[in-house]
This record gives sequence, structure tokens and C-alpha cells, in this order.
Amino acid sequence: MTVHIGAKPGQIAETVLLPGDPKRAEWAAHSFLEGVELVNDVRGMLGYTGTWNGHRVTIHGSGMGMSSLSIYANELIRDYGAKTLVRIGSCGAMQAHVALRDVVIAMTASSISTPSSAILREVNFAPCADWGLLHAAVTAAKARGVNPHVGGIYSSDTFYDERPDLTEQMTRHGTLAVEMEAAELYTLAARHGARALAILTVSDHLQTGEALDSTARESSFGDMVEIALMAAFPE
Ligand SMILES: O=P(O)(O)O[C@H]1O[C@H](CO)[C@@H](O)[C@H]1O
Ligand SMILES: O=c1cc[nH]c(=O)[nH]1
Repeated sequence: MTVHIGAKPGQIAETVLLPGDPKRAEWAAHSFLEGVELVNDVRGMLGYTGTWNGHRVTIHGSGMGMSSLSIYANELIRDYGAKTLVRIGSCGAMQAHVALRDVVIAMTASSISTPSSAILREVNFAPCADWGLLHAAVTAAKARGVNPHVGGIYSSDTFYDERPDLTEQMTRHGTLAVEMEAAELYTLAARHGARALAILTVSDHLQTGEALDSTARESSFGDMVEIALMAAFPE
């Protein structure tokens, strides 16, 4: 047990899918895994372990924002031995050619700062996805008939952003979408020798103002979960 995860040693798999929303962890575990066991509910942050095609997988909420993700990713990697961490999140599209329900795979994630900035100090570290996972996710998406957008995203510290100039600059520099966790996940994985990837589904659009309702969000997230599992365990 750790401060924030009640699982016993051995109850967390080496491969962990990390949605921000603990309820998405519950839904994905029961929809895609077999032999599902609840392994954490400390603070309502649900984590489940089961199998997918015979492979052990944990699906565990990360909470919203890099500070929350940092707590769970640190404990999962350092205390439970997680080696592959795939974020399965929602995001806001920043480009006209990225549409609602599209899948975005983050090659890299820009940020203003992350919880790791204090360690990295003057270095503008470039957090990047694990190449093997990224390649496998693109292959998996295409095999499912999904054409993902692959490129840079922005990991924001705020959901209610009051810097339209910043959004404008990120958009101008080709950033595909905004979310709130990937930059710190990639940085922590790099520090601890783990593999990480963020696969996102577009839930709203910054340019058009369109947004999925909560039911549509759930039904649109299935592709993302399957792509994450196929990328973690390629044939
Ligand atoms: O849907 P999740 O995975 O929570 O991801 C996005 O949604 C939350 C904001 O609503 C932030 O956590 C952001 O990164
Ligand atoms: O962080 C997020 C997630 C979805 N949509 C946004 O605009 N921001």
C-alpha cells in the first residue's frame, strides 16, 4: 500500500492505462477486461486489474491535472513496478482539421510548467512519447479504421484558460489539442525508465465551441481504449 493507492503488492499490472476520470477507469475495465478486480478506491480514485487477451492490465484514474497525475504515476512506477503507462484522456481540439471524436496521439507535450520543472530548473525539457508505443498505437488505430492525428499537444495547468493569446500561439505552432496531464507523464516515465504514451479523444473544440455530452463522450472513448490495449500488447 502507498499513501494514495490501497492495492497490495502484486495487484497492479506492469501495464497501466490512465484515464483522468476514475469513472472512466471503471467503465473501461468492465467493458474491455476479463476477471476484473477492484484494486484501489482510496479517495474514490478507482483502479481495476484484469486481463485483456490474456495480458494483465490495470486501469487506474489519474485525476485531473499534472499534480494529481504525478502522485499516481510516481506511486505506480516506483512502488508497484509499472513499466508501461498509457494515458487515455479527453482533449480540446486546437486545429480546424481536428474534429470532435477524432483520436489524437501525442508525440510530445508542451507546457508552461510541470511538477518536474523544479527539478529541471533552467532546462526546457522536451517530454516525448515512447517510440515503440507510439508506432504500435498508430498501427493499431489504422487496423481499426481510425485515422489518428499524431503530433504535439499542450498540457495546460488550467481548464478555464484566460490566456487567449497563448491558445493563439499554440494553435499557430501546429499544436493539435489541449489536455492537462501528458507532459508530466512523459517526464516521469523518462526519469524512471518507463514507457509512456497519451492517446486522446476530442471531446470539445476550441475553435467551434462544439462539445460532446457525457453519453457521447463514453461511447466515443471505446476506440481509444482498444488502441491503447493493442499498442501495449502488439501481436
Ligand atoms: O478526460 P481526462 O482524462 O480527465 O482529461 C481531460 O479532462 C480533464 C478536464 O476536463 C483533464 O484531466 C483533461 O486532461
Ligand atoms: O483539458 C481539456 C480537456 C478537454 N477539453 C479542453 O478544452 N481541455
